[in-house]
Amino acid sequence: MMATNGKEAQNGGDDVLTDTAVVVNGAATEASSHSQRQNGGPERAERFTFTPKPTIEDIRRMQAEFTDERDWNQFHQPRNLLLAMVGEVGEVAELFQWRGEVAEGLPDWTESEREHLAHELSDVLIYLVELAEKCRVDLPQAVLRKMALNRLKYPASKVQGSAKKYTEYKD
Ligand SMILES: Nc1ccn([C@H]2C[C@H](O)[C@@H](COP(=O)(O)OP(=O)(O)OP(=O)(O)O)O2)c(=O)n1
Repeated sequence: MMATNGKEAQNGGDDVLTDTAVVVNGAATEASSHSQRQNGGPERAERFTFTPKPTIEDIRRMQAEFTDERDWNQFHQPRNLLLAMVGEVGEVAELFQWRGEVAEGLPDWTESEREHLAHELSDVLIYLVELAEKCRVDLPQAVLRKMALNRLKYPASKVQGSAKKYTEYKD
């Protein structure tokens, strides 16, 4: 179980709630029907939460300022950003390689390894957000649309406890 960041949720009431989890004071309590997991494990009492800032739009704006200040827009076309993002994904993968399965919360990682991971994940996000901007994809809205589609494709009642792809369901 991943450690909490110790902060109260500060979502300002604008959460987009899913059908499986409700965020209450920084913890996620799952619907009672989900209280026993498939493997009989205990209910997930607390879930790690992010701080609400910066928003995705904040990140887009900060990266735009960063590139403008350096006259780097000339290099930041979609394909270059895609390649840069994939390179950073590779750097994330490098941190996990040869370690075998890693438990949620990374209990065996040092603080320095965790910070390194935080940097590499941030690089991926920064390039992803800029790629979306340069492709004129409004990422926050696109995520909402995609999650709605995901819920339709994978109704909780149908796929409960199964990791099968939607194409494998016969019904
Ligand atoms: N042309 C560039 C170069 C860097 N960056 C920004 C976005 C990323 O957040 C970060 C990437 O920097 P590096 O390419 O130096 O990669 P790392 O920070 O991962 O360094 P290293 O590859 O040494 O781990 O800097 C950018 O926007 N445009």
